[in-house]
Amino acid sequence: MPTLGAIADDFTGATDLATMLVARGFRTVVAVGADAVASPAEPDAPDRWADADAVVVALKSRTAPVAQAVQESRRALRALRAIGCRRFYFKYCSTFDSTPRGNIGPVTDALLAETGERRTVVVPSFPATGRTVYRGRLFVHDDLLDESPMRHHPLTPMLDSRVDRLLRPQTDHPVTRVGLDTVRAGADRLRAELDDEAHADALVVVDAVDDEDLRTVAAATEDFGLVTGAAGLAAGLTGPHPDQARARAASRPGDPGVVLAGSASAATRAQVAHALVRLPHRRLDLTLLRGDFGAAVAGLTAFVRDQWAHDPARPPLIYAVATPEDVETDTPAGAEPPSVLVERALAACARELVDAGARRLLVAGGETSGAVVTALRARTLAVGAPIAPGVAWARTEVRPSGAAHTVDLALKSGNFGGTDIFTQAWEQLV
Ligand SMILES: Nc1ncnc2c1ncn2[C@@H]1O[C@H](COP(=O)(O)OP(=O)(O)O)[C@@H](O)[C@H]1O
Ligand SMILES: O=C(O)[C@@H](O)C(=O)COP(=O)(O)O
Repeated sequence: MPTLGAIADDFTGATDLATMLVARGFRTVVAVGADAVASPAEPDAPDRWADADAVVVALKSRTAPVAQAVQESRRALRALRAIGCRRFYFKYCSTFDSTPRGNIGPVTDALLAETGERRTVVVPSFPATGRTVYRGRLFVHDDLLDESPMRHHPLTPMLDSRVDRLLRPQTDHPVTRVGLDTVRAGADRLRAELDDEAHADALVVVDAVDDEDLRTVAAATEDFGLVTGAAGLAAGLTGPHPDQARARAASRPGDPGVVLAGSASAATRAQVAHALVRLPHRRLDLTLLRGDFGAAVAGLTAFVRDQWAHDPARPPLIYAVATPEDVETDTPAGAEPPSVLVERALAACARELVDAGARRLLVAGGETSGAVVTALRARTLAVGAPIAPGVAWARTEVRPSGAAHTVDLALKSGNFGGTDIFTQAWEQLV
């Protein structure tokens, strides 16, 4: 029976957290949306989770309208509670991706109300991927968040690095801070601080610079009904099954594969540049897609199928952005926003390519991953071999157009992974 229930605001975030939980000894399943956990049509749902210690619900709520993000997160929490979860973890991005209206604050407020808790911690730190919080400022490697490439994110440009200042306009709770000195004084000292009246109803931004700090934060909050943060905080949790096996790969070397990159992030652009001289590739042409969407997608998938026939060992790359100039910020009159068009196009490619035989898919970008996984109609994902910090293969059954296929899927956060991940990830599929 699962006791830990997590709600992730995007799909890469869900597999990121699940990968960490698996490594920490939790038998973990990613459920795609609240209905994959428990729907009224499945009264026996709790039994299906008997072998899981943790369930992570993947939502596509990071950039959804506030009311929708709140409603979906609440539903997810209720579904998790219905299958036995008693502790909850709200997973958002390690670069605190959000806008002044939300959704991190409103969702946290709603989950606090739902759990009956008064306060929680806010811990975006994830040192394994270079995200640290010191004196309340979020760093991305050597840069403050607002001086990092996240400044230019197409959907959630991050223009401040003070976590409390980012959060305050988003929440009805007071936002307070606890510094590194208190964390380094140990779990008992930190617990005493968090119990202080000053933080009684607060969202408490806690400094953490390395994994030991995160272990201290996790120890000090073990009786909290709700914690919030990036996947780093899970480094401090310990599950009951340290020697569990990860899911085995569904596909074999040589099975058709494809890389679908909708992310415009700096790391993904470097990965695209690396792959452009090593893999067959096509860039999405937004003008063609706006003209005749079906024909444009058919052209892309025909290209991929030709490449499979020619050299099955080299998974083709379909990508949206190679340079920052490729990002379209304006929406032509009467047309859908470019970001939506790109997500829809990559989702359509994924659907057609799985029908055509793709059994290994590497998807870059959180929103993009949400669109692809939803289009493939996956319900659950089982974490498999790790690829890089925060990125792993997952085995999943998909039904893009009725028939079920088991595929290997890697959902890569825009900013995660080494430069060669599009060519090297396949080697971990064993
Ligand atoms: N050429 C483009 N113009 C505008 N938006 C784009 C373009 N290419 C991709 N996008 C959008 O940028 C967003 C990238 O977000 P996401 O997939 O979450 O990547 P990341 O993980 O880097 O944040 C997606 O909504 C995607 O559709
Ligand atoms: O915490 C993180 O950085 C990731 O798990 C994450 O949320 C990634 O989001 P995207 O960059 O939008 O993929």
